[in-house]
Amino acid sequence: MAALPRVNGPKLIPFGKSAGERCDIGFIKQLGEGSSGYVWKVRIDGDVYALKMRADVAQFKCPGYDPDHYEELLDFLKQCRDLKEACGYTEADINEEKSQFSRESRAYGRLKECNREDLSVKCYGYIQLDGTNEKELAEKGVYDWSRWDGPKEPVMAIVKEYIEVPDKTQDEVQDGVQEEPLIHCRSWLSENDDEEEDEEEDERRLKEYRFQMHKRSWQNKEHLFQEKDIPQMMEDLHSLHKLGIWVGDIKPENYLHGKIIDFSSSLTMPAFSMDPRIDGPSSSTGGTFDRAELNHVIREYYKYCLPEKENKYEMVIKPRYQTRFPKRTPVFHSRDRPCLLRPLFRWYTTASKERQGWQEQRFEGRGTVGL
Ligand SMILES: Nc1ncnc2c1ncn2[C@@H]1O[C@H](COP(=O)(O)OP(=O)(O)OP(=O)(O)O)[C@@H](O)[C@H]1O
Repeated sequence: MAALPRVNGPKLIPFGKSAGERCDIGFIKQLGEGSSGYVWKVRIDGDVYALKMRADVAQFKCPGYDPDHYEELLDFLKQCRDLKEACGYTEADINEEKSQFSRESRAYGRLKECNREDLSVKCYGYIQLDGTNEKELAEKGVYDWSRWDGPKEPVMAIVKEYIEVPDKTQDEVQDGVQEEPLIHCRSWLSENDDEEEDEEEDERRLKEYRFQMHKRSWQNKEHLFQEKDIPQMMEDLHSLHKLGIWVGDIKPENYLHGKIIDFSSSLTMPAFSMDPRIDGPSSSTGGTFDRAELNHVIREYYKYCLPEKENKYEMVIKPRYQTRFPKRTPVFHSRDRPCLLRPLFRWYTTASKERQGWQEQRFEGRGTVGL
């Protein structure tokens, strides 16, 4: 079996001594369930691992990007052979970026080729599940792989080092506070309702409720990271950026013992949608985005876990998100080809606006992030 993905750039090797041979996987228990995949504690050849599995379905989850715009751009690029040639991307390169499996594979591949596997939870390679594995999982209640209509995409699995996680926290870690049903909030409010219609009071109680919920959720996150891990987390993120890996989804649940466990929203250079010549989110913007997210995670940590302590790790985030128009001239910018520019610029400006809206929404009510 070949290293994947089969495009330019870093790749992940198949798992196992005799790579490609069928592995006997013993599924022990489910550790997590994400947007379109599952993480299980498994035993392979006597050793325990965490196995992250998902059908290799093309998806595009770049922060702030509307897939419709992306598809529009993609269609446009398909028609512009010279533009693709100028930027050096093939259609396969571009399509590969839509697969979360490929995104993870590329990030781990880069860490391995640069000998920096210390920057995340260790990854041992990939496995393609077969019918028997899928059948066994189905018997255990795992059968929804969010496959789209059309060809049956294979289930790809990434073998990672297993990190012990306290059992009781699993659900709470997965759900997070955001998913707390509104109904809880309503019943909490009505329990405390003295029947007087006082909007300000309701507002205050709602705020208090949210604070308590966040606090409760953070109390179950000790195994994700602790205060002593923060400087290393910041340094690791910086090193990842230097290696051309933009994580794209920094949140407490994507850390275990202070190490990143999830690269499925990442982009690893060379990446079409991070290429400044295409004028998607440039590499500096990707870095800004990650840093803003980590900043926010650290802030919340101090707010809810160590309210008596001062947060010494505030990063300065430069306001790159507000750059409305590319300062660099794209390589395909040519007065002779105005027809090429129009749809691209339309895409860029709309995406830019959406990015900003998304940004505001994401950080709403969470203090000034400096964006
Ligand atoms: N190496 C590991 N060791 C132990 N538990 C893990 C490991 N990796 C993941 N988990 C558990 O599985 C959960 C989900 O993992 P992960 O974030 O990688 O997948 P996901 O939520 O499906 O992510 P996405 O859909 O964004 O790819 C984690 O929150 C964690 O509790």
